[in-house]
Parts: sequence; C-alpha cells; structure tokens
Amino acid sequence: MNPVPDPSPSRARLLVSVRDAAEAALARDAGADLIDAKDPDRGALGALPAATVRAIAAAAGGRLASAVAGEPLDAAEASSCLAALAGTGVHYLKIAWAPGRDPASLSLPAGLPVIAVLFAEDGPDGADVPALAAAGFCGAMIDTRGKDGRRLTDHLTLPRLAGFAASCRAEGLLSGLAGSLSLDDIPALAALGPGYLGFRGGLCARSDRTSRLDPQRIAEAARRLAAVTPRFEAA
Ligand SMILES: O=C[C@H](O)COP(=O)(O)O
Repeated sequence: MNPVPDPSPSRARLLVSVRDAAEAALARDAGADLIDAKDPDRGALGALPAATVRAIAAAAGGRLASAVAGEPLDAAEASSCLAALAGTGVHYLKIAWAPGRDPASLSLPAGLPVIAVLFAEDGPDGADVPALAAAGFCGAMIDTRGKDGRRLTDHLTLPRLAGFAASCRAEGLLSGLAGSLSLDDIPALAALGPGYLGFRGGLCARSDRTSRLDPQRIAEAARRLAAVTPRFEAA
C-alpha cells in the first residue's frame, strides 16, 4: 500500500494543484505538502495525460503526489478513469463521486489509495462519509464544481464542514477541503481539523487558476497553515 497522509494530522497539510513538472518543482520548493496533478484548463477535476502525471510525480521529490482522474458519470466509468492513471507513480488518486452513487461496479486500483471528491454544490455532509468508507475510498474531500468565483464557504457553513471532517476522522478517512480558497480562509478552515486544504486559484497570479502559480503565495499558505492548531470536534 502506498503511503497516504495521516487522517488526523496535528495540522492541516497544504495541497497545491499543478499542471506540469515545472509547477510541481516550484510548489515543492515553496512548501507544499501534497503535490496534486490536475489540468486547471479543464474544470474542477480535469485529468492530465498519464505521461504528464508521471513527470509530476517524479518532480514532487520527497513530497506526496496525487492526481485527479476526472468526473465520471458512473462507477464503471470511474473504474476506467482510475485505471488510466494507475502506475504513474503518484501515491493516491482523486475522483469525483456523487453522494449516494452505487459503488457496485467500482473497481479501485490495487495498492493505490483513492480519495472521493464530493462537490459543494451537491450539499454533502458527514452523513455521506460512512458509505464512502464502505466503498473502499481512503479519503473524502469537498471541492467546488463551478469555478465561478464562489468559494467553498459560499456553499457550505463552517459547522457543516466541521461535521464532514469529524465524520472522516471517525471513519479513519483522510479529509480535504477546497474550492476557490484564499489565504484568508486558512485560519477558519484549518481549525476544523481536515487532513488538508486544497488550493489552485488562490495561489496563482491574480488569483486566476489558469495562470501561473505564485511561490510567495504558496509559502505564505504554508506559514499560515503551520500557525493553526485544529480543534478536533467529535462527529
Ligand atoms: O484540489 C484543489 C483544487 O485544485 C482547488 O482549485 P481552486 O483553488 O482553484 O478551486
């Protein structure tokens, strides 16, 4: 089994989505904990070609690397998307998963942990987590589907997000929160005790997720995360 981040770390980790190996090296050097391969030109969870993901995993050096595998319509398509990125050298994969979706025909790659990505627009909460654990996911995160300027907290309240993180801890799943987050979101969200906070746009020049990553913003995000002591509320 590949290593995955501790589901209940003493502080939330910093996940930075990158489009290529050069951005992976930049994010690694600026202080990202988790290097996430994603095509920001193709929506919330645009998958990159396997060769690009392989190069990103290599450039992540000692950091954990993940890759997004897309937004499949059902479990069978999810299985194909995941299989396409197995063997790229990342430590885990992330894939969109609708709450309540039947996992019967889901085939998870052997030895490669997978995180289910729920979209904030669908109103997920902690009650969705036990089914994800039962389906075999190693983690669960909430992101926004529409990159239209609305942030995660424009869709879901802090108590609801706290309940989601707590439910993940109770199920032994890694949890993540993302969705057009800015540096100023860090104190309130990191305090909820997620495994990681995920960023792209908020760490890019002009806060444009299709623009280049800004190493100073990444370093500042790492500093702010390190300063927050999470409150581990019960599920
Ligand atoms: O997994 C994290 C995402 O890449 C977040 O992207 P975003 O900050 O542009 O919404």
